[in-house]
Order: sequence, then structure tokens, then C-alpha cells
Amino acid sequence: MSKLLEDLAGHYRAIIDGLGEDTNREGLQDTPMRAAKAMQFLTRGYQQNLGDLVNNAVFESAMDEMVVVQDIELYSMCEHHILPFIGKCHIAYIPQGRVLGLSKFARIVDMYARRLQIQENLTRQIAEAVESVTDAKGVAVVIEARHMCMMMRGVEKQNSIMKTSVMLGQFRKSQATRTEFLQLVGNRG
Ligand SMILES: Nc1nc2c(ncn2[C@@H]2O[C@H](COP(=O)(O)OP(=O)(O)OP(=O)(O)O)[C@@H](O)[C@H]2O)c(=O)[nH]1
Ligand SMILES: [Zn+2]
Repeated sequence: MSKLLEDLAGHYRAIIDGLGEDTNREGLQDTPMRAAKAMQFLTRGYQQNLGDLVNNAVFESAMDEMVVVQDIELYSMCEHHILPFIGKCHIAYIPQGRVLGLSKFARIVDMYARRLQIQENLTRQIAEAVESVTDAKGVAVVIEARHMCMMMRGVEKQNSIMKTSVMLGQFRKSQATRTEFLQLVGNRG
């Protein structure tokens, strides 16, 4: 068992104790370690880096039209309350000589989502990562998510969705390109 995990479990034990619960009762005995492992999983993006993740899965291609990968599931944790926000991410890019392996878009989303985040920064980090590994003419990222900190507590709004977008290169310069992308990801049944 790693020192990090032991420490984290100790902190969870203190939290459970602080809630007035009995950490020795049967149902809670293994909870500090379980919770520590779960939290380590939910923030495993800190252990990853872009180079290893892409693993050279960038291929030469003459493709120079918009490529869209949409509805990538996203699970992240808000940095204000350490509560989940959950939604979908849509990514588009316009290659210029190099395309990225399809699975790598989802891996990039996960690497940044599995950290403590705010949605705006997450959106930008994904866009800049795709731009840096593909050297694309343009990159667009949209995230639509529901925040548990707004649903389970605080203002307790169950239906509000936060939408963020970051447009780089051609998507920023050209209204037509932006519109084409937004129509593609917006018009879904
Ligand atoms: N912009 C942005 N805000 C977020 C995100 N996640 C959570 N928040 C907001 O961060 C803010 C923190 O505000 P505070 O007033 O310091 O915290 P609070 O008292 O817990 O706020 P309430 O949620 O209004 O009860 C809240 O308005 C949250 O809704 C995010 O991804 N992006
Ligand atoms: Zn929050």
C-alpha cells in the first residue's frame, strides 16, 4: 500500500469521525481506504502526461476538412466543493497533415477531467492539448455539464446545464466554421 493512499485513508477516517460517525462500526471499517482509492481514481489525471498518453498515435493524412468527435462522456470534480460535475464533451479540429488516433481524444478529455477543475479551464486545457499534439488549423471544444454542487446543495437547481466552449485558430477566425461545428454538435436527436 502506498504512503499516499495510507495518508489519504487517514484523512478520510478523520472526516468520518468529524461527522460524528463511528469509524469502527462494521459498515465503515473499510470505508477510509475505499474512499481513498476512489478519490485517487477520480483524480488520476495528475499521474498522467500528454506525451505518454498520445503515445505517437498521430498519423500523416491529407485530410483537411473538419473532424468531429462528439458525446465523449466526462466525469470531473469541481475544485470549489470537490463534488462531481458530469456531462459530455465535443471536440472538432481541422487537420493540416496530421490526424490524431480516435481514442486519444477521449484519453485527453479524461486526463484533464480527472483532476480538480472548473469547467472553463477544463475546456481550454483540452483544446490546447489537441492543438499542441496535432498542430491543427483550428480546434473547437464544447462541454455541457451538470454540477452536483448546484444540484445536491447550494442553490439546488436540478436542470441547469453549464455550456462552455473554446475556439482556437480557424474556429475563432471564421464565423462559418464555428457555425458548422455548433450545428453539427447541436442538432442531435
Ligand atoms: N465558473 C464556474 N463556477 C463553478 C464551477 N463549479 C462550481 N462553481 C461555482 O463556484 C462558486 C463558488 O462560490 P462561493 O460563494 O465561494 O461558494 P458557495 O458559498 O459554496 O457557493 P454556492 O454554491 O452559491 O452556495 C459557486 O458559484 C459555484 O456554483 C465551474 O466549473 N465553473
Ligand atoms: Zn462546485
